[in-house]
Formats: sequence, C-alpha cells, structure tokens
Amino acid sequence: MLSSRTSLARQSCLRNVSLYSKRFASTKSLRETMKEVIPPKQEQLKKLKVEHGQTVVGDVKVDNIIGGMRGLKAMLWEASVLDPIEGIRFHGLSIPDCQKVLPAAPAGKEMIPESMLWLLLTGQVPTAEQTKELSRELAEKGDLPKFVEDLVDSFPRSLHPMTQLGMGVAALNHDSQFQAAYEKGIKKSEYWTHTLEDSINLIARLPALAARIYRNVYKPGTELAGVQKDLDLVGNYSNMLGYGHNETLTEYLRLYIALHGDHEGGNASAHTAHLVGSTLSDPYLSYSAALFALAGPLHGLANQEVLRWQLAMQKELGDKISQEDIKAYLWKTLNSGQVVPGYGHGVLRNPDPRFIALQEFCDSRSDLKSSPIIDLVNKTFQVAPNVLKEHGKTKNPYPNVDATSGCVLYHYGLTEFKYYTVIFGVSRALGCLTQLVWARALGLPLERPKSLSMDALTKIIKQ
Ligand SMILES: CC(=O)SCCNC(=O)CCNC(=O)[C@H](O)C(C)(C)COP(=O)(O)OP(=O)(O)OC[C@H]1O[C@@H](n2cnc3c(N)ncnc32)[C@H](O)[C@@H]1OP(=O)(O)O
Ligand SMILES: O=C([O-])CC(=O)C(=O)O
Repeated sequence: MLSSRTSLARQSCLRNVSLYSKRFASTKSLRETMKEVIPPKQEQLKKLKVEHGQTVVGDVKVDNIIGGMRGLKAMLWEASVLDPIEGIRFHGLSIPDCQKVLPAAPAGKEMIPESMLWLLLTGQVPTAEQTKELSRELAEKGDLPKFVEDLVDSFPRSLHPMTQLGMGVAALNHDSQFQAAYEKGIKKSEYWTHTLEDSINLIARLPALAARIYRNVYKPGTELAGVQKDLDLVGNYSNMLGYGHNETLTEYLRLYIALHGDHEGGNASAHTAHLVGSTLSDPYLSYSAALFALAGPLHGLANQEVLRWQLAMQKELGDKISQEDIKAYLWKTLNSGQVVPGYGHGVLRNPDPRFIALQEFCDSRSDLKSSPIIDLVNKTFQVAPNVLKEHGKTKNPYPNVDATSGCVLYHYGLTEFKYYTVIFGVSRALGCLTQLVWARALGLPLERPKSLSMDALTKIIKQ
C-alpha cells in the first residue's frame, strides 16, 4: 500500500516541482519578499470582491448547521488547501514536493520549519541561504523574558503541559509590538508589519518555552541548555529537550514540525487563531487560544491518546501480537463506545499523507523498522481500516497523522506522551501565524457568522 502510494506521489511531485521551480525566491530578505508579494494579493482580493462578490459557491444545508459546519466553504485561508483524497498542499506543493524542494538544516536531510514558514508566508521556496538567515534570526530572538521563565517555573508539575504552553504564550503578549502600535494609533495598512514581527518573535521563543515546560515537568532540577545562535529552530529545541545528541530524533522533529505546520483554515486550532485574531487580538493571544483547541482529544491531543491506547493494547496482548488480536482489541474499543484514536478525519477520505511521510521516515531507518512500537502502529494500520469500515460509522476509516507521530519519540526515549501535543503546538504556530499576517495584510474583517436557534431554523424550513 505504502510503496504504490509513494511512487504515485513521487510522479506528481516531479510534475509539481518543475511547475513551482519558477517560484524559488530571490536573494531578498523575508520582509522584502513579503512587501513584494502582498500588493498582488490585495489586488486579487479587491477584484474578487468587486467582480464576484455575489457569486454563489455552495449551499448551506441544515446538516452543515447542525453538523459542525463540515464541508461548508466559508473561510479564506491562503497558505494551504486540503483535498480529501490527496491531502494537504502548501501553496500548491504536496508533501513529497516540499520534501524535495524545501531546504534542510546544514547537516540534515529533512525539510525544516524555517523553510516551511518561508513557503507558507510568501508562497515561494526559499534558498538555503535565506533559510539559514531565518534560522539565525529565530535563534537570536529565542530567549524567554525572565518573567515568563518565572511564571512557567511557578506552575505545578501536575498542570498539563498544554495548559502551561497556552498560558506561557499568552503571557508573551507583554511584549506585543502589534498591541503597542495599536495603542499608539496606526493605520490599517501597517497592521501586517507589526503582526509579522510578533509572529517571528513568538515562533522564535516557542522552543525555549516548550523545552522549559518539559524540563520542569519531567526532569526537574536538571540544567536547561541555552539557545545556541548557530543552530536551527529544531536543532535548538531538540538540544534544549536533551536530545541534541540524537541526530535521527532531531531530524524526525524537523520533519514532524514542518509537516504539522498548516492544515488549511477550518481545523479547530487554525480556525480558533483566525477567529480570535479577527478581533485584532495580538498574535500571542490568538495563538494561545488556538493551543487550547489543539489540546482537545478529537484534535491535537489525539497523538497522546494514540500512544496511550497502543501501549494499553501492548500491555494486554503481550509481545507477540497477531492481526486477530489487534482486530479483537479494536472491536473492544469500539464496543465500549470509544473512538479509535488516530483514525478518522473531518475532511480526509484517504490515509493522511503526513502519516505516510512519517512512516516512510521510519521505513528508511533500520533501528526504527525493528522498533516494537512502530511495528505495532504498522500492524494496526493493516487491520483498523477494515474494522472501522465494518463498524460503519466513521466516514474515513484511515489513519490521520496522530496515528504514528508519537511512536518515534517513544522509541527514542521521549516517552512522556502527555507532552506530545506541545510539539504539535510548536509546529502549528507556522500556519496560524502566517494566516494572521495575511488576514491583516488583506484587511479581513471581524469573523461573525449568523447563528440560528432550532425554532428559527424550523421557521426557515417551513418557509
Ligand atoms: C491533527 C488532527 O486533529 S487529526 C484528528 C485527530 N483525532 C482523532 O484521531 C480522534 C479519533 N477520530 C475522531 O474522533 C473523528 O474521526 C474526528 C473527530 C477526527 C472527525 O470527526 P467527524 O468529522 O465527525 O467524523 P465522521 O463524520 O466520520 O463521524 C461519524 C461517526 O463516526 C464516528 N467516528 C469517527 N471517527 C471514529 C473513530 N476513529 N473511531 C470510532 N468512531 C469514529 C464519530 O464519532 C461519529 O459517530 P456518531 O455518529 O456516533 O457521533
Ligand atoms: O484538518 C483537521 O481538521 C485536523 C488536522 O488534521 C489538523 O489540523 O492537522
């Protein structure tokens, strides 16, 4: 299954890479590039409004209203679009495309979050030099203010790491340039520049914040490494987590964090950031809110739940687990009224290409190939889709990214699975903050959909 999918993906990758090679960025800085790419997009939006403002793009059914707005085309989101079958594309580039063209760390092979951030923000593929420059800027801005360190150090160890992350990010708004400029009084056309500065500062500080939480909760009393100016964002993060010596885990984290960065606008974390940001709340508060959406078990927390579930399966079934055993365990989970974590999706109707990319990472390394937990994830993948089809409820019986993302971390000793969603939270900032910059550049309005009571809905139906 994996290999035929891989070869199809590679063929489409070659097509897209030649299509998009024209979009390699120049030698310009990130800010210069943004200044160049924003005006044509502003023009495009103006044209859409003036010429097509009244064009109908879909119906609103009662099902959409009572069904979590599933399938409703109702948001503008620039950096990525999700196809139910193909999965995510970032400015038109699929995951294999990105893996081919986005620069890696100096000694690495995997695309890094900095190059993904550049692509998301500008729609252009950065050069290695531009990526390095962005890594350098992020490292220079990576230290936490002392009061945030003290705040995080004051949290009880029993407070969930995601709660700590959301609170830490909210507190960073103490230094929001957007908020300070707004208070002074700035023109709407200047909003995006301050939003961009806040976004860069926040992304830069996330590794130190997330690593401090890890140290405090799981390794209290141990020394926390400082931010090194010559390391990339994940090089620093991995080092501060205490895994800098493990090049495979560091490379995995680079891929993981680049891959989880954006998943169009309707997912719960991205939509939350967009909604809160539309009130002109600053990027720190907007992203803090998004993190609390990510912390739900139907969304980002599923990666913690997957590992908990797979380990419980391992404990119950022992070392030699057959497909029949897994099948029975799946039925036990379903019959007890629980969801199978890591399976199903609000939009996807195929195995998540992020899941495939992470599995391929494991397949390419011999120690990971023989890992019992990774083997169990693979075996579950062989059995679960048919069980879920037979169960007959979920519209998508295939794995999403959370079905595998934690197992490499677990294999290499990062076994504290309540921490896993924090790593997702370091990543999702890339997409949420990119869209905030674009929302300000495009002058998007306050989000305020119309709601209806059931009586009001019934009245409309009768009419
Ligand atoms: C990064 C991410 O956020 S990816 C998603 C991570 N979340 C998970 O892995 C949790 C498990 N999966 C799920 O709960 C769901 O598939 C979701 C939340 C991801 C998507 O939800 P929906 O779009 O509502 O899914 P769908 O339309 O297929 O649901 C129909 C029914 O199937 C059930 N269903 C969906 N997925 C599963 C599953 N993995 N196991 C069991 N039942 C499921 C739903 O609970 C729903 O049941 P109901 O009619 O009794 O309410
Ligand atoms: O798209 C979604 O609804 C959930 C998801 O996979 C993500 O946010 O990464």
